[in-house]
Amino acid sequence: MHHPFKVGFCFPKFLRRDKGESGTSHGVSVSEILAVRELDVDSGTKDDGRWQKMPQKSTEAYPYAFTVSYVERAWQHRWRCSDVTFHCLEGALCQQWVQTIREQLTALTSRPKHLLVYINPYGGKQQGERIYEQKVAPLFTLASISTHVIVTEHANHARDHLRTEAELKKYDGVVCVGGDGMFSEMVHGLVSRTQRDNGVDQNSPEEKLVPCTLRIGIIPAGSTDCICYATVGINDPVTSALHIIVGDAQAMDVCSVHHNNTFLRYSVSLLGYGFYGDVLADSERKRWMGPARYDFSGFKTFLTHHYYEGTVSFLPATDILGTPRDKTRCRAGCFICQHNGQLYSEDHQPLFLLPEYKGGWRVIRGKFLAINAASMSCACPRSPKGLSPAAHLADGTTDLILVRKCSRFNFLRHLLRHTSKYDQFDMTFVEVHRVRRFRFTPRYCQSDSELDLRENGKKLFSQICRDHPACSCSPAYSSWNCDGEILPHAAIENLPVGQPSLHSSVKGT
Ligand SMILES: Nc1ncnc2c1ncn2[C@@H]1O[C@H](COP(=O)(O)OP(=O)(O)OP(=O)(O)O)[C@@H](O)[C@H]1O
Ligand SMILES: CCCCCCCCCCCCC/C=C/[C@@H](O)[C@H](CO)NC(C)=O
Ligand SMILES: [Ca+2]
Repeated sequence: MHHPFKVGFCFPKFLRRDKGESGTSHGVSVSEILAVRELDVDSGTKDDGRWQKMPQKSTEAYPYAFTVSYVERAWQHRWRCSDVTFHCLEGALCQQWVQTIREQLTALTSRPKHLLVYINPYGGKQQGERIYEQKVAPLFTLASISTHVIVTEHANHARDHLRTEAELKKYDGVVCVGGDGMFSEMVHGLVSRTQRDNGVDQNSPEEKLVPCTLRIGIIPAGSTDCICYATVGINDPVTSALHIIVGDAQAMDVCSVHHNNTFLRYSVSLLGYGFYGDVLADSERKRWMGPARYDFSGFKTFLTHHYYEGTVSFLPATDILGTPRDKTRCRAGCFICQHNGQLYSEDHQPLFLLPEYKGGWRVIRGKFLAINAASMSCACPRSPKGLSPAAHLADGTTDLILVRKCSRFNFLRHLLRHTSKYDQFDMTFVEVHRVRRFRFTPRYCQSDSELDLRENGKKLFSQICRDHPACSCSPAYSSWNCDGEILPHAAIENLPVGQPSLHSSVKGT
């Protein structure tokens, strides 16, 4: 686009060119400007593929010009980088515009200047490196962001590097190129390092976490990309890169998962036992299939139709606004997150966090096809509304969904409702509770030797079935799917840790 401009059309927040000879006007918010470059009109344009050659007539009338690259909103939450070129008569005036815009951009302190980037070359369709080089790196360069890029060499490489080696002071943020598993590695690396540096014991469920100062960006290149999709609204690498560049941030609830007062893992999206645990356990053996492994294992797990007996205890979140059946959806600047988040503020210690708090726990025993704890909607391309469409990103609560034993047909109806406008909770065998924390104990306790077997990857199915007096076809235990990782224990306690403001935020969401 080409627009002549005259002095006097600069508004506090907008660079604007009033209607002129070309008959067009253009407004760009400074907060959405990515870069500005002077255009060398005489020698033609610097043709880097995005700069356009000016028409001859316009060149004669306005020999000086500059190009502004800015964020343009496209379809379905997508963002794209667009250019607009402004022309003028005087070189000095042109330079003044460029300098002023650069000064305004420098004044935007929330924008990152130095980023540490981890690429998982094996996530999703194994396109992480290509996606970064072709779609993301050019945008970071355009926005004058310097990067240190590490292509991971093994699982937990990024986590361990962040936890022990990375010189975090040099960076304004860390970015992962991969899926939910890579994001989880970032969370574990950063949160663990911050707690260790501040002497916080992660094993203590009651201890408040110290906030991480660095934010995490995700460039989606995984199989589910649920964290990216649920926070940005789409899993699109360019969109995420642009959110990162403009310095967008979104706080997220982080839950910690414990077994016998020992810390197991953090969770930010789904903790699923039964169906989603079994899908993950089966799909891990089929990583070579790429994202299709989830469809294959999902179908297989659906056919097996296993249910699991156990006791779920939970502390309902009674002091908050909102319910899991709300029609409203959590968006950036969500009022409910702001309101409920204040309940966690420094000077307000919620009653339920006090060690002496005993009341309010509810206990449900039963046979469950699935126990899902969604700390956010868990929306993803397979289910654009997610496991719990009304869940909030940063309200300090989790939606606990209990799917009791039912027929295969009814379970299929429930699953299919995740992909349609119909309410997946409006079924007699499904209940959903917004909770502060919960515990699960399987009916049949696991011995240490059984756990050893599980950890060694040996199949317990037949042994457990023999030992399982109630049933000859369903195994006694499922696995917990914790943001796409298998937990080694079936008995767990889960609780949100710290205030939303304390949680690592996600840049690029
Ligand atoms: N270089 C590597 N080699 C092998 N595994 C790796 C490497 N780097 C990271 N990983 C591991 O790969 C696992 C999967 O990665 P990632 O989450 O990026 O993709 P995905 O599982 O396909 O996607 P999603 O989690 O969205 O379903 C993670 O648990 C991560 O720890
Ligand atoms: C037989 C038809 C079934 C259709 C069911 C569609 C429901 C899809 C809901 C998917 C929710 C995914 C939640 C996200 C979990 C991630 O943490 C994890 C790691 O990426 N992914 C999976 C698949 O476990
Ligand atoms: Ca939440």
